[in-house]
Order: sequence, then C-alpha cells, then structure tokens
Amino acid sequence: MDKQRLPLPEMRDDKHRHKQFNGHLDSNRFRPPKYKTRYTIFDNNNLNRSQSLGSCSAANNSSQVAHAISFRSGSECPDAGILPASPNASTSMCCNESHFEQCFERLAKLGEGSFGEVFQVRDRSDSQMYAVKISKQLFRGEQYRAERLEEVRRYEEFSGHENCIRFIRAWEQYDRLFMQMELCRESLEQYLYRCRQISEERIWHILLDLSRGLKSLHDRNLIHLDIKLDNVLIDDDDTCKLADFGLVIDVDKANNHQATEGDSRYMAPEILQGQFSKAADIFSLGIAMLELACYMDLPSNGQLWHELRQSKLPEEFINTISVELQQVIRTMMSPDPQLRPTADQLLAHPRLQRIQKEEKSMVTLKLLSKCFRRSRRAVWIKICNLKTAAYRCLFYILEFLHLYKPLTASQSSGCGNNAAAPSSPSSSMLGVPRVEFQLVGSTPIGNRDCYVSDFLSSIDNLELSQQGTPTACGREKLVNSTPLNHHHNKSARLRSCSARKAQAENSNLLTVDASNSRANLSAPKVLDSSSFLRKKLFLLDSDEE
Ligand SMILES: Nc1ncnc2c1ncn2[C@@H]1O[C@H](COP(=O)(O)OP(=O)(O)OP(=O)(O)O)[C@@H](O)[C@H]1O
Ligand SMILES: [Mg+2]
Repeated sequence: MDKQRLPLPEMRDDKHRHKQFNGHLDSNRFRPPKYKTRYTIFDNNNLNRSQSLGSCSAANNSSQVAHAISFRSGSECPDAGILPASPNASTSMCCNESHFEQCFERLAKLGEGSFGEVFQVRDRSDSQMYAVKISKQLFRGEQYRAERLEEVRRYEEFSGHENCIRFIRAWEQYDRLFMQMELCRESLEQYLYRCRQISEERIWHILLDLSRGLKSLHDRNLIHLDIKLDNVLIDDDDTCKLADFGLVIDVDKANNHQATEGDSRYMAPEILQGQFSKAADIFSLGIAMLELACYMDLPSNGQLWHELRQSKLPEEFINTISVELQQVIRTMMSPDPQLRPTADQLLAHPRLQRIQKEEKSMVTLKLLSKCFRRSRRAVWIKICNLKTAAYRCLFYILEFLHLYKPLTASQSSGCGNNAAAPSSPSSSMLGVPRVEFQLVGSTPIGNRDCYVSDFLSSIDNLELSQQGTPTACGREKLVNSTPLNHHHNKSARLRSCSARKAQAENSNLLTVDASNSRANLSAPKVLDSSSFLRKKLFLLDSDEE
C-alpha cells in the first residue's frame, strides 16, 4: 500500500488546553485508507452510543466494522493493514462484542488526557500486557478523524526508537480510534509525585533519555509541541520514553496556523506569537526539568508564568540544585529561542557525555564478560576432552599391561553369558587382578558436575571384577563385581546399588587388593569403585551462554 500523508491538523475543538490557531479548512482533506479486516462486527453495546448522536458517521455502517489503521507501506510491514483475528472471534461475533473486547481483557485505567483514556489490558491471544488508548470523542467529521489518525502515523514513525513508546497497532471502530502500545510502568509525573525527591544523577539520566527521544523527532524536522511530565512514560528498565504524538507537526510543511499549542504550563513564550520551532520543545523540556528537579508546581498563567519565561527563576527552588544543572535549565528556558541549545548540543553537554561514556563502557563490560564466560566454557570443554583422552590412554595402557579388559558385546549382554568364563589371555596371568568394564562415551556436555560414571554407558558398567571370578555362581557373594551389564535385570541393579551403599564408607580411591588376590583366587574380590564413581572429575561451567 502506498504511504499516504494526511494533511496537518488545522482545527481543534478541545476546550481544555489546546487552542486553535487561525483555523483554515482544507477542502482537499481525504480519508486515510481503510483496510480489510478478517471479520465484521455488527454492533457495540459497550461504547456510549448516545455520544454519537449527530456524528457524521453514526449512520455509516462501515464504522461498525473494525478497520486497521496504518500508514506503513506494505513492503515495510505486510500485515500492517490487517487486524488479527481474536481468539474467540466466532463466539464474540454473535455476542456483538467490539474488536477491543474480543481481543483484550480490560484490567485497569492507566490515565486520561484531553484526547483519550488509556487502559491496561491483557491480550487474550498471547496473555501479554499492553496499554490501549481509546479516543474519548467520537469522530465528528472527516477533519477531526484525520487529526486523530495523524497520531498513529507519528507513533509508527518513532516506534523503533528506544526513547519513544513502542507502538503495536491501531484500529477504528464505532467512530473511535484505538491504539495498542507497550505498557509502561508510570508517567514521569506519577513518578515525581511518588518519589518527590529525585536525585540529581537520576535527573541527568532522564534529561539524556528525553534529549535522545527529542533528537529523533527533530532530526526528522518534526516538533512534538506537547512535551510535559505527563507525556513521558517510564518502562520497567527505568528508561524514559516520549509518548503522546497527538500534536506533532512537520516544521517544513506546517504554517503557524496549522500548529496547535500544548499544555500552557510547559509552553514556550514565542508560541503566543505563533512561532513554532524545535526550540519550543527545548523550552518545554527545560521547564519540565525544573519541575522535576525542584518539585515545583508550574503555573498555567499569571505573573509567575511570565517570570518563568523571562529568565526569572524562583531562587528558593532553583538554589536547591547544583549550579551545573541550573545552568542547563536556564539556557533551555532562554526567552530567545535562538539562545536555547539544540538536542544535539544538549547531548554534547559534558555531564551527558560522561553518562553516555559510562553507558558505553557498561555495554562493553557486559560484552566482555559475556565473551569471557563463553571462552571459559570453551576452555572447560577442551579440558573435559583432554581428560577423556587421558582416561582413554590410561585404559589403553592398562589393557596393554593386561590389567584391564574391555567387555565385549556378548559379555555385556547379560549375566547368563558370564557364566561361561572368558578365556582371555590374561587368565593365564594368575594373581594379577583385572579390572573389567566397558568404557563408553566421551566428554559429558551438560551444565553439571562430571563424574567418572559420565564416561560410562550406565552405572552398572563400572562394576568391577577380577579375571576368572566365578561370576554366575558366585554372584551372591560378590559385591560390586563382574560383569554387570544387566540393564534389564532389576535384582542385579538393586544389588549393585546396595553394594555401593555398603562401600560408601570404605576407601577413597580405586584400589585393587593385589596382595590378597593371589591367596584368594577362588574367593570373590572386592574392588571398591564407589569413591571412584563419586569422585568429581571436573565442574562444567554452569553458565548457559
Ligand atoms: N503506554 C502507556 N503505558 C502506561 N500508561 C500510559 C501509556 N500511555 C498513556 N498512559 C497514561 O495515560 C495518560 C494519558 O495518555 P496520553 O497522554 O496519551 O493521552 P492524551 O489524551 O493524548 O493526553 P494529553 O492531554 O496530554 O493530550 C498518560 O499521561 C499516562 O499516565
Ligand atoms: Mg498526554
């Protein structure tokens, strides 16, 4: 879909804080494109229809249908113009639920401004929490509707910036605009009322966040015109984000009569003369910082209002903050817009530069520690492999010296096979005890301690024996002895288990009682493997990364 630009708002009939400037009606206004939805909603019982009396589109059936609103091109975002089907769409259609009610569970009201009410909601499809702003006034005409929809364009434009609110989607239904966005913890105003005293360090961080957000707007030649504590939101990471793009205008295209002033408490003095520039946003940010740093109640008119715009800042307030911060606020609030710093100049302030450097070094530190953890893990794995290789070598040497014989498949298949005594060459070496077990597996890779048993296919594989031990017949007497590859033999397992328990108190290392072996050839030899089994070989790094 082609990106279509709406004309800038000219007229505003909000009675509270927003005034209209030399309103001209543009006859060439066009409706923003409407998009297909996957389903139709027939009526709305939940929104106050009485307000729609006299509305331009009250009789318009298309307003009953939820339409996705997006100014993104199809290539940019293919499903921008499609509303997702709600999880219970089929049942909800017959219940006449609005798209909002079908898709979201309304949990709480987060706030209210001149244009909309904002609710905390849970998305029924993914159970995630979001904020949904619902316009208060019904669309009274094409122009009013176009003005409201312009906010969607701005949200879409700035959604990617980390200091601007993340926008999800918007739709219209029953002559109202619905905007789904990320849920923030609170507004900066709520934060100020909650904390009262905000540390200066935190104020500098907030100034940095907002200067970054403002820079992203000003770099596009857009001005916010409604910078105030209530329009700054704080997310769970304590990052401040610019919100409420309802009054944003394009400096290049807007004439003075097309702009609308924001909250008078934060308004730059030149706005009264109809001068709208980026410097007006800097003034608003400056006075917001004054309010934040000094916990000062800003006047919306009167003598103090004028004094604040003539560089006369009340001493009892301004003296409570450092000279460095005072200077920044004073320059931002200069009566002459030319003397105010730009967003870039603010970001170049030594204090903000220092914070940015600290942030960068923190990021580098995080990256380095991540790299370190990864390489440490790689080294551990290498060591594991080396240990495996070392054990293999050891067993090869033992085998070479006829001290160890690996089990063959037939030997390991069950105890019945063991009844037939193996006729290995070592059987001729009387008196030399042999350790028999199957060495299976290599480096265990997992986030846990590694034991010798990890190198073996099962615990039973480590059961030890002596060459020539009468296995089948002497099994009852054997403790931890020859060959016990009885994976399916429950009784054998139980035995070996109890045997290990019994040996837990015995020696610590793998020992073969060689001295006794000659004398007790017929008797079962006990080879303590318990401690060997339990001996921790190495500890793998538990870090997942
Ligand atoms: N995403 C959000 N997460 C949490 N709270 C929010 C969110 N969006 C808005 N709010 C709360 O709702 C209030 C009103 O929202 P918003 O400023 O967008 O409405 P508005 O009608 O455009 O206001 P204004 O009068 O400033 O034009 C905010 O001040 C804030 O407290
Ligand atoms: Mg607001």
